[in-house]
Amino acid sequence: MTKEIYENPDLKKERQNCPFNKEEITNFLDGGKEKTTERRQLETYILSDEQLKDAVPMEYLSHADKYAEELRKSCLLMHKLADSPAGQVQTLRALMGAGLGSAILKEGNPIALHYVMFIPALMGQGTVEQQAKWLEKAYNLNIIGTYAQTELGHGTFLRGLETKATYDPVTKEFVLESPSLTAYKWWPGSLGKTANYAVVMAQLYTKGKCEGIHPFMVQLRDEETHEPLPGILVGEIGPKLGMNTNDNGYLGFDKVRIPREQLLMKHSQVLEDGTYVKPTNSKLSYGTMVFVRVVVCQDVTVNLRKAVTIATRYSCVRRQSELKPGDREPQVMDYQAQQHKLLPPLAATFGFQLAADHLWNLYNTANNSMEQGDMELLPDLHGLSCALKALCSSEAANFVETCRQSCGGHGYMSCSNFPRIYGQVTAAITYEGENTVLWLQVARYLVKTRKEKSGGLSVKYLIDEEKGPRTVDTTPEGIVKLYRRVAVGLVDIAIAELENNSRKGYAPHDAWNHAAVHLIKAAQAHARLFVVESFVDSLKGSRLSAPVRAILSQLCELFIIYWILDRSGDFFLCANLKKEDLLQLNSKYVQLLAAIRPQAVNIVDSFDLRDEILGSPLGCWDGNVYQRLFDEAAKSPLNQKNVHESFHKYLKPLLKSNL
Ligand SMILES: CCCCCCCCCC/C=C\CCCCCCC/C=C/C(=O)SCCNC(=O)CCNC(=O)[C@H](O)C(C)(C)COP(=O)(O)OP(=O)(O)OC[C@H]1O[C@@H](n2cnc3c(N)ncnc32)[C@H](O)[C@@H]1OP(=O)(O)O
Ligand SMILES: Cc1cc2nc3c(=O)[nH]c(=O)nc-3n(C[C@H](O)[C@H](O)[C@H](O)COP(=O)(O)OP(=O)(O)OC[C@H]3O[C@@H](n4cnc5c(N)ncnc54)[C@H](O)[C@@H]3O)c2cc1C
Repeated sequence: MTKEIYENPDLKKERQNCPFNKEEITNFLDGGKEKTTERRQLETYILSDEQLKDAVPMEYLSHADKYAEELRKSCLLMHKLADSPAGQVQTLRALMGAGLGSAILKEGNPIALHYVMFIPALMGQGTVEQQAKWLEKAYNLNIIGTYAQTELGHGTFLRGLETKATYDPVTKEFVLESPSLTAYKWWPGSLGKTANYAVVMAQLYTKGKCEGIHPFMVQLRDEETHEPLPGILVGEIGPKLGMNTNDNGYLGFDKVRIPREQLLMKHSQVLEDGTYVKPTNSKLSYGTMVFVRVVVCQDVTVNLRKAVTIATRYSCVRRQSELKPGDREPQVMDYQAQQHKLLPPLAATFGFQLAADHLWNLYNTANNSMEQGDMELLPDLHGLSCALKALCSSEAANFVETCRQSCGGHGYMSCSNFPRIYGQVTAAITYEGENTVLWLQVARYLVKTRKEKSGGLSVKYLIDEEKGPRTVDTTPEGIVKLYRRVAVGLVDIAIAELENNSRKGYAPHDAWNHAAVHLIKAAQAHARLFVVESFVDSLKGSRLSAPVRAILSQLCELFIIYWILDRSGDFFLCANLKKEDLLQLNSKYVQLLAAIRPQAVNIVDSFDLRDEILGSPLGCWDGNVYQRLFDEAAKSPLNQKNVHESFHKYLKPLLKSNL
């Protein structure tokens, strides 16, 4: 006899008569049918392993037990790599990120940094010989590494880092030192307890001169006992808002000597006699950060997809209040206000992914040409990776919080998974370059391009002036033009502000600081333009069936109008937008909300996120929300006895004390 599978009747209804093929959207997002099959096989392989399941929810464990339990699972996952039905790199990508990996390791993978930064740093910064020496060991997990750059005193301002690596030509060694408390490395993931090696960024001194920060391969712990090596002071920094099993750590050096060959010398070298050989570009040592900025755009998008799926399904199960007097309470998704909360983030997941895909392609192209010594694409890659990392992470964090709020009280439960998702996404605002600082880097590139009339592909629009009449056209292509005008206009306003500040007598750095608000706005408009263009162009260029194209086009239109309505001042200021245009866009926006609403569940279904990945009773496929919330509550240690022992210790004496 087949067991009947429960499906909440409201969700069942939402799924009836879907006008498009959900599987086609799934394939589109995965990058092809075969990729979908591969991903599903991998998910089944990993998620069917009983040893990877939690005995109790992580929330109820102590800080140390959480770490130990997640490390156990993380190591088990590594043992499964060899038999994975997907390729090794594909499996690692899935396990380190916000998708499959988060179903097992809910607050971060203790060995993530090894794959996300340590191996990429070895590949990007090490010579062929150095890679031969360490890469295989790293791939085989004979050593586990991290990336130690940030210090207690400095994260953003890399030239201010204090860790010193002084070359001693007599012994042909570098001497590593932390000259002050603020010189201690502080934050590197996996550093606290997991890693035994690190790529350490330190100021290189040779022949009495500081040559700036460089990467060094440093052993931190004994390979057998895991005890810190002499002169290495290492530990964990304590609980954080999220990502609590990423054992972020601190690290100090007390005159630790390492051989000269442990300077990663792909781009710059120190010869035996101490002669320094410069890199072709001084920013090449920042390459590992560029890689992570690129992958973070993809990662926050997956997190956003999870949040939107949870909130959308829940909003179709949840019935509350009265819409039409006397009628049954409506699904909260039927309130226009709820659609306004959830459909823009739903649409954003597509825009962000398509933009992140473009960035990933640029990364690969630029990297290939840099391997051949051609640095031409580096400024564009830096500009775009900063812009998209900052935009996707900050927008995703706001959207995730909106999704949480859209679930009312139940969204505040730990088990809703919103706190963890938010913890992950909001961290991305800070790590790998704090967003404000990245916006200012983008602005620097935009101003330079506009003034010097030279720059890469992503900023070409700042050089080529728009031709023809500047009318307002509200087709998607017309809207892209409006975004372009805003992006150009805001750069011009920022430049005018800089010039104005100079006329007032400010020195260049002060003129820059006093124009920061305008510069950041310009950088944000540039990033938005890139996402909007990617969304519109990708749909134009893709081979999609008419029904799928129709729903994705509606999402695209909704999203690009949403941002205009959100920042209409910029469009009035720079794009000739008139009151009538805005009113027209407003009514189009609400029409689109109504048009997309009936398909919201079908669209999130097409993300094909398994319940284990969503990790939330609110977002499960079957919509059995209330039963699942009860089941979660039953797991609370406070519910294991009717009367907790603390009653006898504290409450009863108080009750009897006649205060
Ligand atoms: C086996 C493989 C398996 C692969 C598995 C991968 C799995 C991936 C999936 C999982 C995805 C995600 C998982 C998430 C895990 C998260 C882990 C998070 C870990 C976090 C790590 C960190 O945070 S590391 C520390 C990061 N720190 C920073 O980012 C510091 C920020 N500061 C800076 O970058 C710089 O200081 C700053 C840019 C602010 C300025 O630098 P400065 O030296 O002061 O430079 P200036 O003098 O201002 O010069 C500016 C000129 O240099 C150009 N420039 C600056 N930076 C760069 C660069 N990076 N590249 C190129 N060019 C650069 C700039 O444009 C200026 O040029 P100009 O011509 O003079 O104008
Ligand atoms: C979860 C997490 C994981 C991390 N993992 C790692 C890791 O693995 N390895 C590693 O090395 N580091 C890691 N970091 C550190 C991270 O890279 C830094 O925290 C980040 O680069 C910001 O630097 P900061 O903390 O010094 O902030 P600060 O630079 O001190 O920022 C404080 C404030 O000052 C502002 N500010 C700073 N400079 C400027 C400026 N020039 N103009 C305008 N405003 C400015 C910022 O916008 C911010 O508002 C991690 C951090 C987190 C949160």
